[in-house]
Amino acid sequence: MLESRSAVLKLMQNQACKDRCIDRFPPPFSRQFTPYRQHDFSSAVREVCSSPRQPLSGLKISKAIFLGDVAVGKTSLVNRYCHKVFDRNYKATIGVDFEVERFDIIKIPFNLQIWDTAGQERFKCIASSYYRGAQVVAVLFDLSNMYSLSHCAQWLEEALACNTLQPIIFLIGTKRDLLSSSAYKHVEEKAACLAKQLGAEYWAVSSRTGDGVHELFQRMAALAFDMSVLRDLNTLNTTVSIGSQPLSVKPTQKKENFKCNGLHCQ
Ligand SMILES: Nc1nc2c(ncn2[C@@H]2O[C@H](COP(=O)(O)OP(=O)(O)OP(=O)(O)O)[C@@H](O)[C@H]2O)c(=O)[nH]1
Ligand SMILES: [Mg+2]
Repeated sequence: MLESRSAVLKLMQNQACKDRCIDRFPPPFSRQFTPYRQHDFSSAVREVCSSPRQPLSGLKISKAIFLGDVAVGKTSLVNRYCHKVFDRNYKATIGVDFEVERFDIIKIPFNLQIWDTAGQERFKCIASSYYRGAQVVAVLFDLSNMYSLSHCAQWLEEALACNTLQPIIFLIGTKRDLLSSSAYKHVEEKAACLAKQLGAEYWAVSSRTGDGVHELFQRMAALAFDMSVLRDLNTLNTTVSIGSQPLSVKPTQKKENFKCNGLHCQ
């Protein structure tokens, strides 16, 4: 009895580790729809993280803020990932909710703070007071509601106005399960064009089915970790010595424009 319980516990621990351990750099939703073109962690990051005398101090933490119109599915997305649940009933977020997800990224502990903000206008001034210091800005819209897509630029502008350092930006279409393939393709064209204009990486997900959710958060954590370690290294010095080998720090997080697949932006 005890043996079978510990076997189940071990299985659960293995699964938890598999869910939150990242060794390979997670790919984007589509290579066409991202300004973040790197295929791996930056070489300086891999090097410093694999060194036994790595100079990074303390636990690495990044802040991610989730923004977007009322009822686009921000809370549902966070709950699907953090608690593996989905609730059909709508309960408005009042102000902000907060979650922390612990990862092990190339063997380094990393916490992603997830700030799930309220979309309702009357809570906006509470929510926007939490925008500062965001390393990741995730702007969400409902794939079945084009009106919510048209507000994304405004949400992003407000978040950027509160941050001096350039964050990693995601444009996330939710409720993918509500659209047929052909309806989805039509929305994707418009969303991908907007993502390009905003300098954001585009994703489509469903919190109901779980489609794309795990992959999105893995990607978010890996990009945030890479940027955060690079910034630490830059702060430490532009050149960090590890053993006898000097390590040059060249940030590769630079944003590039990406192709819009020949589509016209509107
Ligand atoms: N079918 C479907 N419904 C979804 C999905 N995600 C969210 N919903 C529904 O959309 C409604 C709103 O979801 P929430 O996650 O509460 O939206 P929100 O963006 O957090 O809303 P505010 O907190 O008011 O800003 C709820 O009824 C959810 O069940 C999805 O992927 N598919
Ligand atoms: Mg909410």
